[in-house]
Amino acid sequence: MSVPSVYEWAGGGPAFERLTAVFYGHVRQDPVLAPVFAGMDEHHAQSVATWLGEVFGGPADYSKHHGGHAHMASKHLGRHITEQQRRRWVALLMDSADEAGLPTDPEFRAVFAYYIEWGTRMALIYSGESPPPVDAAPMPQWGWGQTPPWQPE
Ligand code: HEM
Repeated sequence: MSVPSVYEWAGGGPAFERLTAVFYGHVRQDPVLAPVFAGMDEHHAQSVATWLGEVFGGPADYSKHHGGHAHMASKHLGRHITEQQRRRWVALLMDSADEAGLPTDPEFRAVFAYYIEWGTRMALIYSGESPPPVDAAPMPQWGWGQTPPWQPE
């Protein structure tokens, strides 16, 4: 039996769209993050859903239509994101995953959290002093790694 991609397991594009819609709803109300996203453009939630879908093995639409990794990284330049803001971003996204009905199995949530931890730390690096060149890294791709879908024999 072939193993579905993390994207398929999550529920495909609609699942990531639900996730970011819920998440940015919380962000707008959050005292730590609302000021960071005050100027967010109206397509932001959809763009981040498209990005996440591609990272987890869905269609390469962010690379094809939104400027790929270099564009994403450049959006964080000069923002000087703090550790407190990063942690709040992670916490609200994890709460939103529950609210949006993403799968709750340990394997999916481990892979999801792995990318989000890495990605938010990269966002901080790009937002800070002396970021790496935005076009020096490829589009990240996250598979199941150590924790593929598991069922007892
Ligand atoms: C895994 C972590 C993250 C991912 C996947 C991500 C993804 C993205 C993407 C794809 C964009 C560009 C959207 C577009 O194409 O227009 C973006 C922009 C942005 N990100 Fe992130 N980001 C992450 C972490 C963070 C964190 C931790 C913060 C701050 C606490 C942050 C703040 C912003 C801001 C302020 C923008 C610009 C929004 C706008 O002007 O429309 N990001 N992010």
